Amino acid sequence: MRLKLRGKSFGGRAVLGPLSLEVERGDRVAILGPSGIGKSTLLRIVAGLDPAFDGRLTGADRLATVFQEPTLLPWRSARDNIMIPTGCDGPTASALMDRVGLPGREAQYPRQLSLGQQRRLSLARAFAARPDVLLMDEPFASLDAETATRMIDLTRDLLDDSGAGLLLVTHDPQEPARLGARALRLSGTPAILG
Ligand SMILES: Nc1ncnc2c1ncn2[C@@H]1O[C@H](COP(=O)(O)OP(=O)(O)OP(=O)(O)O)[C@@H](O)[C@H]1O
Repeated sequence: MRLKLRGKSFGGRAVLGPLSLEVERGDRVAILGPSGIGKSTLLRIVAGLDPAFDGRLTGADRLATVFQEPTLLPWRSARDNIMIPTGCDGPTASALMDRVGLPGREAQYPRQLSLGQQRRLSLARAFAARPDVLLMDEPFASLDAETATRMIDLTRDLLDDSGAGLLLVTHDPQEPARLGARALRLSGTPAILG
C-alpha cells in the first residue's frame, strides 16, 4: 500500500499534514507519537475506513486490521469469529487458534475468554485473512507486561512465518525494536512524519 497524503482535517482543523507512507509485504513500520497527534487517523485512512482525506491511497494489497478492542462477534463462537469474516476453513481456524495459545477453545464465546485471550483471537483472525499488510492500532496497550510480551513475540513469529508487512501505531517506543520494525514519528501541527 502507498499513501501520498496532502492533508487531513476534521471540521476545518488540520490534523495531518503532507506525508508519504509505503508498506509492502515483508516491511515493518511503526508510527510513534503522543496521544492525539493523529496516529489512529492515519491508520484508519490506510485501512480504507476514512475516505475523506486529501491525497491518494494506492495498492491492491490485502489488508487485515487489529485494533486495541478485539472487535469480536459476541454471539458467535471463537471459531466462527475467525471463519465468518475471513472465509477460512475449520482446520485453518483451529490451527491458528493452537498457534495463538487457544487450543480446544473453538466452541467458546468471546465473553468466556479473558481480554488477553480475546486479543489473541483477534490476532488469529487477522492472520486467517492472509494479509499482505497487517495494520495494528495499539494492540498491546492495557495488557499486563507478561501478556503483552507474549503477544508481541507471537505477532513477530506470525509475521516471520507469513511474510506479511506490518504497519503498527503505538505510543510505546520499545515496541518497534521488539517487532523488528522501523520507527517513524508523527509530530507537529498538523502532524508530519519524521
Ligand atoms: N471523527 C473525528 N472527528 C473529529 N475529530 C477527530 C475525529 N477523529 C479524531 N479526531 C481528532 O483528531 C486528532 C487525532 O486523533 P487520533 O485518534 O488520530 O490521535 P492518536 O494519535 O491516535 O491518539 P491516541 O494515541 O490517544 O489514540 C485528535 O485531536 C482528535 O480529537
